[in-house]
Amino acid sequence: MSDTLQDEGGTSSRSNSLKISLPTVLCTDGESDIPTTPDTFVTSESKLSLPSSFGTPTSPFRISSPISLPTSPKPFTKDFQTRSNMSLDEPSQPTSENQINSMSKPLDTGSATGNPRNKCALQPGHSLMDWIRLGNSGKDLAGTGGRMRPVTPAELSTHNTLKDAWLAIRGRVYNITHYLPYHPGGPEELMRGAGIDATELFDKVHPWVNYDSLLAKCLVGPLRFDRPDAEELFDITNPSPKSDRLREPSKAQELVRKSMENLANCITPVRKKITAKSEENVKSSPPSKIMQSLIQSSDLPVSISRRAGSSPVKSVDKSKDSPSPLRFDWIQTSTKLTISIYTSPLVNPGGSARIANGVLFVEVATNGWLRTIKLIPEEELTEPLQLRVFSESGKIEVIALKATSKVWKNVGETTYGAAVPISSPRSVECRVMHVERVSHDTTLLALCPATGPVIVPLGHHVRVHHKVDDKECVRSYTPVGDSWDHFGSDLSALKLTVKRYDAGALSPHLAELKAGDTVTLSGPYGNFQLRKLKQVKTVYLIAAGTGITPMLGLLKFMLVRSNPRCERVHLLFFNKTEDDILFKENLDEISEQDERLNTIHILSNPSPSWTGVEGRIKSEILSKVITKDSVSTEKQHFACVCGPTEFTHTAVDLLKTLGVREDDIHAFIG
Ligand code: HEM
Repeated sequence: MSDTLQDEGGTSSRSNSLKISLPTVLCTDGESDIPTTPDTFVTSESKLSLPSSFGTPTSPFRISSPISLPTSPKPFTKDFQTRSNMSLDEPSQPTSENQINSMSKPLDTGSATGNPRNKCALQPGHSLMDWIRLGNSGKDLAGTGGRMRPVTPAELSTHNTLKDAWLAIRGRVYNITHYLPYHPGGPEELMRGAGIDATELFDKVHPWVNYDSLLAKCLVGPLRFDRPDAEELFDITNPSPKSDRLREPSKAQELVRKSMENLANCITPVRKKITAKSEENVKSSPPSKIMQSLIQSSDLPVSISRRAGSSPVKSVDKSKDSPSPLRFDWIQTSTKLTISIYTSPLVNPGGSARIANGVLFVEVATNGWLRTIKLIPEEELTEPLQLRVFSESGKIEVIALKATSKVWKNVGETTYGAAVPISSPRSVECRVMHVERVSHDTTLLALCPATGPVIVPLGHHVRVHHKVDDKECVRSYTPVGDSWDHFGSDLSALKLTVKRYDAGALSPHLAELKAGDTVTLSGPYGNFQLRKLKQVKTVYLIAAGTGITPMLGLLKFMLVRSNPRCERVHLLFFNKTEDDILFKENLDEISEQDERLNTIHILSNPSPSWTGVEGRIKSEILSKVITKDSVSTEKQHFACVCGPTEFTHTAVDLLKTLGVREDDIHAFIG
């Protein structure tokens, strides 16, 4: 949220106490009210990717597969049975029907790899490079929020539509939904494998294709072939005589048998489980020669990610509230090292990463505790580092560049520091990297912390400090994630939305900042608890003016989360005029692509041509989406409010009148 909320004529608000008292103002310019007591928490900004394709890759080039072919290519035969339950005529997603039509035309030129078979013309922006770029964009291609989980054949079989397609190869289940328009053989061909164990089909067509690298980011988890659902195996609902059922293996039994065969034939190298010799050291087995040459010949991620180690319990304070041990694993390409650190689901971690004297330090903050992981890498790592958090699973990912392009045998030596309570927020000097206008009076600043990337937990904010006439001015801002601007994805920047108030002491200065200038930030602050959304399926986001900023991260989180899947996000966005609506294009685009987002713009002073809702916050407007009935039927709901103080008070009172419990409301104040 930005953070100076005067549009609706009030003073700004932030914090979630429902009893709102005006906090001490460190610098009075009418911009915002800043509470003086900092919360004990460290940093973060959720970088969840949108379901919509902001920043869709646009490269028109089609690059031939990097995959090595056998010297004598196999002839292609279309001798597989077509799956009758496959619905290619289903309503399409961003990529779908029209693309399928245009993509399924075979090219006369034959395969770029020398294979006599026909490939399909891919849409511009769907080359191999575009696919790799999408994989590196941070988008959750597996749709699992960054966490792997086992999948039963029964569950697999339900993911068989263009909008939601999974397939299994050699005991691993991949979400291929996003890959469909990138598949050189066309989406229809790929859909033949959707919902099933497609190993045999895949091997018949192109056994040489390096699917596990191409789909590394789409991995959902192992196919749990050893524990099929009893109903599936014995088809309880099928009234056929028992003897028949015994003779004819059911579809699920067939799936299980195939999966076991495939697993036995699995060519993916099995690696030893890594056990740390001492509590500090984490070593791993080297990649095979084949794997090494594969990694070196391309910059595709390789499937050598593994559980590398976990923080020893003994180094952690064992008091009642101390955090559970951290676990981490790693994956490499020839140029990059990615370290994944696992906290707990919905713990909403913050953190930071930096390289000092060749050592990589990662700080992880959860529930008032700070833990540091120190990695002395096997070889030199260089900046810039990238850091992102998957809020649903609590996974933190650090991406570092290798100084020399090479495959490492081990990750290096890892040490876990003891958990220490966080006593105060940190300050950090930041360089302005980009400045972008987002409305007539509002600017978006991309700030790069000097020490390395920082993550502010979802729903938390930072403060900008600046001296004006020797008086320190402080203002609060909630960073917005990527994809709300045109800077492109930058996982090392904090992006703040600054509204200019001409009579303000700080905002005119911030609005004048240029690339290369510096500002001091402190944080993080806030008491938003993500775990309150654990079972929530419907959220009401009520924002005024720059109060939209905390809502942006939340709405992305809700739309991306998978367990439980969110059913509805209602965003009621109050502004004065059409020109004041921030991020309107982005919000419209998301609403268009994801019907679960219902955005209602409400203007208090619209132009005569405005056909939308008019007015200020009142019961009649809120009851467009929230009624006593809906609140009692949609039990798993939650409401968030952010705007000027008066607006926030009114919204909270109205919500309560409409039957929303105080426990199910969070007001951002501060
Ligand atoms: C299991 C169902 C699948 C079917 C029926 C299928 C079918 C096809 C067909 C007909 C082609 C075009 C013929 C050609 O190679 O020139 C093709 C090409 C290709 N497919 Fe698939 N495919 C499937 C799964 C996959 C998967 C899971 C991947 C991996 C991500 C994949 C990656 C590719 C690649 C990279 C090519 C180009 C190969 C080359 O350069 O020769 N396919 N596929």
